[in-house]
Amino acid sequence: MIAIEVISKTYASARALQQVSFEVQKGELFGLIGPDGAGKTTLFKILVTLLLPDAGKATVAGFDVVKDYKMLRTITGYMPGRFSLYQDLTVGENLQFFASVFGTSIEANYALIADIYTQLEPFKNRRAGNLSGGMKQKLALCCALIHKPEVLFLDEPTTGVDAVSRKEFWEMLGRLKNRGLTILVSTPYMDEAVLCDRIALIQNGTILAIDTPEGITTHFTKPLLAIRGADTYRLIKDLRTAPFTHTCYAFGEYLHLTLKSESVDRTYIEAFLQQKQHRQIEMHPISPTVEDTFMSLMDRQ
Ligand SMILES: Nc1ncnc2c1ncn2[C@@H]1O[C@H](COP(=O)(O)OP(=O)(O)OP(=O)(O)O)[C@@H](O)[C@H]1O
Repeated sequence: MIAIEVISKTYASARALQQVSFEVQKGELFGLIGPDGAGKTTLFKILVTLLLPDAGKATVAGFDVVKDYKMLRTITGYMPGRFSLYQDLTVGENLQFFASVFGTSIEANYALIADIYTQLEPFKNRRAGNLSGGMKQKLALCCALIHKPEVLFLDEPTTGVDAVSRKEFWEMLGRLKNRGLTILVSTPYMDEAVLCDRIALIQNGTILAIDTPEGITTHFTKPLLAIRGADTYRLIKDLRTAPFTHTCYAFGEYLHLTLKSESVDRTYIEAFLQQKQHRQIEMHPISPTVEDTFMSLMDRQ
């Protein structure tokens, strides 16, 4: 449904995308996962015909993003990261406006948004600017859906939204996928990756890996330990300079430690930490998460 072939884009001084290629199948919920500045927005803008690539080619539903831009705009829905709503218009007026731009009406496509819009209905006459972050996000999604697109592009829809609204939003995406929509969604939150059918990890305009969320962790090949102790700050400092350490990052209440070699055993690490007078050390082997995999692939670049 979406085919991206060796797309590159450079702004005046920044190389935003470097030979990016991947495909999204019809009906797939595909996640583009990467930190700020990775190139996600640039790729979305190219795919929704708002920006021209310097090189490469992309099609959506068989339509070329450069040559067929007019046709393409009628079959795609786009929720940009910021500023997609008119803050001075009410909830109802925003929706009415987006419907009229596409020559349709709220009533004609109500079935598609009903599930989301019922939550907004009590605030129908409130200005968009006065809605909470979660409600703004739901309204923006309704506006992107009102012309019944085949493909939905959602650029960081959950950034800055509370945890409950994030969860609700992903449940809504699941229901839209079940209706047959193809969805490309970007996020900097690694925990959202597991909710996608497949993901692409992106960093500095380059795709690091593409796979299912479970499959992507097989790209992580080093032994991995979770460690915590009484003094986290000193622990991370000592572990980062230890002779056996490959990498050491903070993950919630634990540190994730990768070792240079499989032959380093836990008693050796414990002895090292005891000698540095660390107390209450707790250590166990763990399976890598998407975030661990991202860090290790970034490291290899
Ligand atoms: N209009 C622009 N002019 C110059 N550089 C730009 C422009 N837009 C983006 N960039 C640069 O291109 C790179 C990719 O930016 P992009 O916005 O696509 O990343 P992103 O993954 O969406 O991150 P963010 O969440 O911060 O928007 C960054 O280095 C950014 O500073």
